[in-house]
Amino acid sequence: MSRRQLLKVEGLSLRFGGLQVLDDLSLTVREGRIVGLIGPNGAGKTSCFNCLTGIYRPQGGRVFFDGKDVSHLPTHRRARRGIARTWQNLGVIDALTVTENVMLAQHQRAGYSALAGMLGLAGTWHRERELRRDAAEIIEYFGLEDVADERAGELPYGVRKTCDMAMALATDPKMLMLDEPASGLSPEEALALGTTLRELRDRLRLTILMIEHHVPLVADVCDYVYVLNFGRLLTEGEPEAIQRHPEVIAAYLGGAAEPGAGSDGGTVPVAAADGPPDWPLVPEGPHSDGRPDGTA
Ligand SMILES: Nc1ncnc2c1ncn2[C@@H]1O[C@H](COP(=O)(O)OP(=O)(O)OP(=O)(O)O)[C@@H](O)[C@H]1O
Repeated sequence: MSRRQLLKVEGLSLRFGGLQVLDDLSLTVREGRIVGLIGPNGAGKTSCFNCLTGIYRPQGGRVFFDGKDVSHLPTHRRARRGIARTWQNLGVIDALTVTENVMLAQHQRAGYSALAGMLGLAGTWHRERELRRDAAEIIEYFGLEDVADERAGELPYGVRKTCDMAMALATDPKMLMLDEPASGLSPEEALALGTTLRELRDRLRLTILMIEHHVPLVADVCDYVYVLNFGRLLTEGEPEAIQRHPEVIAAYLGGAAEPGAGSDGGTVPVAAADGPPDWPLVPEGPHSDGRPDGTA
């Protein structure tokens, strides 16, 4: 029996001036699946996330979430419907402790502002205690209890990333959108992340859509993968098939994968006679926004 579609994107088109960032992009995320969104730098992955969360207003296309058209909803109303995301550059507030960051995220569903909660205003006390208990559970779930009272800004990058994910989970989402969760992590941390993601899917039945350059992680955890190139869908499928797809390899190696240039349309497959190369899909050089490189 096929699973329910939680997210359905139809014909998304986004332009900035003369730049076509997304071009008639359609994709589906089924409930309880981990779906990867991959593609070379500048392919339009983060822009796609920004359209799904309502930060960018695409010129064309529709977004359906949980059976409803959310295309015209602002970001906070999409979040209330159960879409949570993490950020490439971290959504944590450095000056707050890990617990405070998680509680801040929880206030999205608390029914009053974080400030009212911190000030202990009338009616918030009981709920605030519940939130603190929930926050402690989430913090423990992510193994952050030893640093719960430390300021996020003083913690190593990998720990702050985990905090960012704990914050996204604290909003009690139906779908978690992760933007490069493995970037800047050590190989061991990336491995542990894979275990956490599978657990979130298998134990909490969470649906996950993630942008990721770290191919071992994508191959390890994703049930299905969409590949973007020049804002268009290059191909889609299970990770195993995607890894061997000549156009995908060509696109990542800076080959001839212009839109429409399929394997039967003139693209020279990069795969050598002795099989496809290892995936060199971690982008080289620092990212333009200064975040660390992906981890090989
Ligand atoms: N607000 C914006 N204004 C103008 N151009 C933008 C804007 N946001 C994104 N772009 C452009 O859209 C294109 C796609 O960018 P995007 O960040 O979505 O790619 P990406 O696949 O996420 O890349 P990366 O893997 O490097 O993060 C790029 O050419 C980028 O410069």
